[in-house]
Amino acid sequence: MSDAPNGGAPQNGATADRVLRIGTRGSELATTQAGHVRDALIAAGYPAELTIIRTEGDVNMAPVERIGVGVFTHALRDALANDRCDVAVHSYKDLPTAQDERFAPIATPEREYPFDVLVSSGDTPFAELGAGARVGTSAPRRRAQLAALRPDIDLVPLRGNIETRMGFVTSGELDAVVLAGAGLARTGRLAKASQKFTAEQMLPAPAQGALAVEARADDAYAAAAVAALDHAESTLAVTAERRVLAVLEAGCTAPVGAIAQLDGGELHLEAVVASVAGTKVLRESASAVIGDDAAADGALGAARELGETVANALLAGGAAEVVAVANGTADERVPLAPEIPPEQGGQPGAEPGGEKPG
Ligand SMILES: NCc1[nH]cc(CCC(=O)O)c1CC(=O)O
Repeated sequence: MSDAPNGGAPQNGATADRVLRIGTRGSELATTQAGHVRDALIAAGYPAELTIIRTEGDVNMAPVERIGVGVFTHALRDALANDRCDVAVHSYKDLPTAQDERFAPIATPEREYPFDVLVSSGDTPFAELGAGARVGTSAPRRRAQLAALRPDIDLVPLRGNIETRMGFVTSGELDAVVLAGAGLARTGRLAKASQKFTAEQMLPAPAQGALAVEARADDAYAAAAVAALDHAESTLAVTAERRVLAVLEAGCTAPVGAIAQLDGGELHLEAVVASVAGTKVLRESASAVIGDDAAADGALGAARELGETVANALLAGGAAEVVAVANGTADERVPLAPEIPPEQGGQPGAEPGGEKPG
């Protein structure tokens, strides 16, 4: 073998002992997610290991609305493009909707629990929190839907990893926090949820609970490896949901929620756009016939079209204005979270900036 990386490798990039380097952020959630991907790759016959990539969002505690969306995924994609890893694992909901031609088609392993949950002091249900109760979340989508349900609660901006955010409830600083159920489920904490929000109460971020696994477009071996992890039903659902975001030209901090579920050969999509104050709530839904085979030719196109149908119905109801207003009124209050960057006092691998806007 020559000294060049992959020197003498066959066309598809395989070498006899090639180990795929899976790039991941360093948080407990990120490494747990990437660990599942590593195990799945190994099970599919592709040796793999994790490599931690530090991102700007992990060291900068400014609100994500200010430091910009995509800080969590850009650094990982740069590492992948620059051959510092061979595979990148993202929380799908944090990825911009624009396709990135540097990478092979995104693979989506089977999705985890997609809805949001409440973690509250004394396991108090959301409806029974007292007037003025302090509920932590930064995501405009969550703020908007929570404010629509309970205009009398006090929504407190909050970032930080799962442990940090739940810690504000334990310490009594907050009465409750709202988190993605998937984050709790993947780290073995779903039993700590006081309540699971229903689709009627709160729609999740498009692609919440799903992973996006990428490889370089020119690395045929890694691309084939990640393609082996794709779960057709999960891919259909996230395709429909993210199409709504793309048509609305809204980013991952937009007050847009969506869930698509396959049931008896039909893909059902429901989406919401809400003003951050919760005073305007637009909701639309539609279904598309997929048939028995989620991987069939045409299924992805049907999912995309379904997303467009629902997005266009939202636009007809005035969604463009709600999204535009939300973009101009990002919350500037300082989030409740430790100000100490991880290299000065944080635990190794811990990320104060664990909550992206959700
Ligand atoms: N917003 C940041 C983020 N990105 C992915 C998850 C959780 C896992 C997932 O949704 O797949 C979270 C935390 C949260 O929203 O509570």
